[in-house]
Amino acid sequence: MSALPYRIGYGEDAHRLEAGRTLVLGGVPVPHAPAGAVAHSDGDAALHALADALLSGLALGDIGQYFPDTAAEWQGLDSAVILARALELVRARGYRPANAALVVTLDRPKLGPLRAAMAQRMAELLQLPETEMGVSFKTSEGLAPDHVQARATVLLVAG
Ligand SMILES: Nc1ccn([C@@H]2O[C@H](COP(=O)(O)O)[C@@H](O)[C@H]2O)c(=O)n1
Ligand SMILES: C[C@@]1(CO)OP(=O)(O)OP(=O)(O)OC[C@H]1O
Repeated sequence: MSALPYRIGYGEDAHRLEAGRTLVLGGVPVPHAPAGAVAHSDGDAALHALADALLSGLALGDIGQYFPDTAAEWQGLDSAVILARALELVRARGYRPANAALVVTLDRPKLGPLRAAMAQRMAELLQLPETEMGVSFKTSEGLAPDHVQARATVLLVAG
C-alpha cells in the first residue's frame, strides 16, 4: 500500500456526438439532446472521466485497459459498471473517495436542470454524500458543437 494518506486523481474523456443516439451523462439520460455520443459503451463521458480519475489516483492505468473497446462483451456497456470496477480497485488498495469534482463541456442542451439528478447518481456510484460531488457545466462557445467532454478530479483518502 502507498504511504500517502491522500492521493489526487484526474481523468478526462471526450466523445463525438451524432444525431439519433441517446446522450447519457453522469448516469442520467439527457432528454431532448439533439445528438448522443458515438462510443463502444453507452458513451457516458462523465462516468468515464470519474473512473479514470479514480484509477489515476493510484496509478492503476485507465479504463481502456480494463474494458477494451475491441471487446464485443463491452458493446453498449452501462458505464456505471466501469465506475463500480474502478471504485472496487481503489477500495482493494485501502483508499476511498472523499470528494469529487466534474466539469462537462457541451454546447446543447443546457444541463443545469439535470445537475441535481447527476450529482445524486454520481455520489451514489462513488458512495459519497451528495455534498461531496461537485458538478459544473461549460459550453465550448461554439468551438466544439459536435463534441462532449468531461474532466474530473477526485481526492482519495486512506482508510
Ligand atoms: N450544456 C451546458 C453548458 C453550460 N451550462 C450553464 O451555462 C452557464 C454558462 O456557461 P458558459 O460556458 O457560457 O460559461 C453556466 O452556468 C453553466 O452551468 C449548462 O447549464 N449546460
Ligand atoms: C468504455 C470503452 C469500452 O466500452 O469504450 P468507449 O465507450 O468507446 O469509451 P472510451 O472512453 O473511448 O474508452 C474506454 C473504452 O474502452
